[in-house]
Amino acid sequence: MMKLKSPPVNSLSLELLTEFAISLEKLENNRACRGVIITSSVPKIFSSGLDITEMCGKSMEHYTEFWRAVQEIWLRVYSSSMVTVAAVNGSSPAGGCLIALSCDYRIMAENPKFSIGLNEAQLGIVAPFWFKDTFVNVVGHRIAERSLQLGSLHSAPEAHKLGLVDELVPEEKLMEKAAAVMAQWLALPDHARQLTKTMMRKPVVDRLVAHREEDIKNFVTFISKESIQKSLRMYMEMLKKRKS
Ligand SMILES: CCCCCCCCCC/C=C/CC(=O)SCCNC(=O)CCNC(=O)[C@H](O)C(C)(C)COP(=O)(O)OP(=O)(O)OC[C@H]1O[C@@H](n2cnc3c(N)ncnc32)[C@H](O)[C@@H]1OP(=O)(O)O
Repeated sequence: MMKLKSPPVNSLSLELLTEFAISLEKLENNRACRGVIITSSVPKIFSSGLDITEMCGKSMEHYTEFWRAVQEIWLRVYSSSMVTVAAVNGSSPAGGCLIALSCDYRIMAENPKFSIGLNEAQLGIVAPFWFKDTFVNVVGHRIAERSLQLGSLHSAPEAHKLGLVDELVPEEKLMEKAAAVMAQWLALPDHARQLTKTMMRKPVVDRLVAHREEDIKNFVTFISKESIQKSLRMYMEMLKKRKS
C-alpha cells in the first residue's frame, strides 16, 4: 500500500512527486510485489492536485523540473506492470484525479461531500493532452469533453454515475474493499494481464514519450505567461478567502 502523506491537503509538490516516483520504482523492481493500493493518510483529502505554489512566481528552470516530475509520475503509474487500485478516501481535484484515473481500478468513499474531477479550466489553465487522453480512456469522449470544458468537480455519487470511479463504498469499508479487488485482479496470471494493459495504454504512453520535451516547453511557455500567473494567484487568494 502507498499512502500519500503531505498535510494539510496532499498537494503534489516537487518533493512529494519525487518521493512518490522513488517509492513506485522500488515496488516495481520488487518481484514479490504484484500490486499496489494508492490512498491517502490525510483525512477527507486524497490529493488536492499539483501544488499551485510550484507553478507560481518561480523560474523557467523550476517549471521545467516540476513538469518533468509530473510527467514521470504519470508515466510510472499509468504504465505500471503492477495492479494499481486507487482507494479514494477524500476529495481529489485535478492532479489528484489524474493519479486515480491512472490506476487500474478506482474505489471511492461514498461521501457526497467528497469531489473528484479535472477542474483545470476553473483555474484558467488547460489540462494537457495526456490528462485528457487518460480521462477519455476511462469515461469516454463526450463525458470527458463536457467535464473538461466546464472544469467540473463531481460529487462521489455523480462520479460513480459517470464511470469516473468504478465503485462507491462506505468510508469504513474502503480499505477492505480495495484489498478484495486487489485479490481478484491478482488471481489472474500476471503476463496476460500485463500484456493486455500495455496493449490498451501504449498509444497514450507513447504519445507523451514521443513529445515529452515539446510538452515541457509548452507547459513552461504557458505557465510563465503573466495572464496565467495572475489567474493562479487569484485562485490561491480565493482558496484562502474561502477559509476565513
Ligand atoms: C494549449 C497549451 C497547453 C499547455 C499545457 C499547460 C498545462 C498546465 C496544466 C497544469 C495542471 C495542473 C493540474 C493541477 O493539479 S492544478 C491544482 C488544482 N487543485 C485544486 O484546484 C484544488 C484546490 N484546493 C481545494 O479545492 C481545497 O483546498 C481542498 C483540496 C478541497 C481541501 O479543502 P480544505 O477546506 O480542507 O482545505 P483548504 O482549502 O483550507 O486548504 C488548506 C491549505 O492548502 C492550500 N492548498 C489547497 N490546495 C492547494 C494546491 N493544489 N496547491 C497548493 N496549496 C493548496 C490552501 O491554500 C490552504 O493554504 P493556507 O492554509 O495557507 O490558507
